[in-house]
Amino acid sequence: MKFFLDTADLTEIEEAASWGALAGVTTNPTLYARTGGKLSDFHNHIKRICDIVDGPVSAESVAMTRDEIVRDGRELAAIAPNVVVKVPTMVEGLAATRTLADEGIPVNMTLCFSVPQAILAARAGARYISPFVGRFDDISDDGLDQLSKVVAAIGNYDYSDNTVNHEQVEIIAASIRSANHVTQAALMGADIATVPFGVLKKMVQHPLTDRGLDSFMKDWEKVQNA
Ligand SMILES: O=P(O)(O)OC[C@H]1O[C@](O)(CO)[C@@H](O)[C@@H]1O
Repeated sequence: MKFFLDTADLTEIEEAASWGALAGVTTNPTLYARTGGKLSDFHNHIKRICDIVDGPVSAESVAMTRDEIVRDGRELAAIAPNVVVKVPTMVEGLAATRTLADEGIPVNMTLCFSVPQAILAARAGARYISPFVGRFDDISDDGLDQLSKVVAAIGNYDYSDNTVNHEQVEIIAASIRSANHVTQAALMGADIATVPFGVLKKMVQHPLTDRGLDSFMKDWEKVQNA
């Protein structure tokens, strides 16, 4: 499994990248708004992220028609070679994804909540598909169960005949709220988990690691004083 950081915060991205395990970043309009950034600085901001991260950086189109999404997508893709255009899973989004994929521009289809949506995204040439986990939990449904269905259904077939460079479509477990979401996503075979920085920090922690470290340090002190 690969990890993407789900944020537009440059400090968090720099910190997570320095840990050596980061494979990419996903942003969305909400995450960019949270940085306090202006519309006029959006492309520069994505460029800064692309300079920090050696891997795919998803930047979302907020357009609603296929022509506008394609225009947006082309502009976003021109920012840096590692930009992936994020497109919502809807009719206009599917049509735009087909055009962008045919032009060699990788697309991450987002706001995916069902197996049929995921299959259509894969057929339209999406390079990544982002089924949401936490937002199902928010409405008292089981997000992990929904994710497992998408992972299984997409894994049953080969979609590489219609993706950019014939690369395999990858499933990004999105809307991740806990380290357990990551564990379960990895067990079911999701390719990538995109996690907020708070979850990434929790992933590295374990009380037994802390306790073990503490006793090693105390014993090492005894060695030094012997
Ligand atoms: O439900 P949340 O925590 O807002 O997460 C939304 C998800 O949508 C995305 O835009 C999907 O790629 C991710 O950035 C994020 O994981």
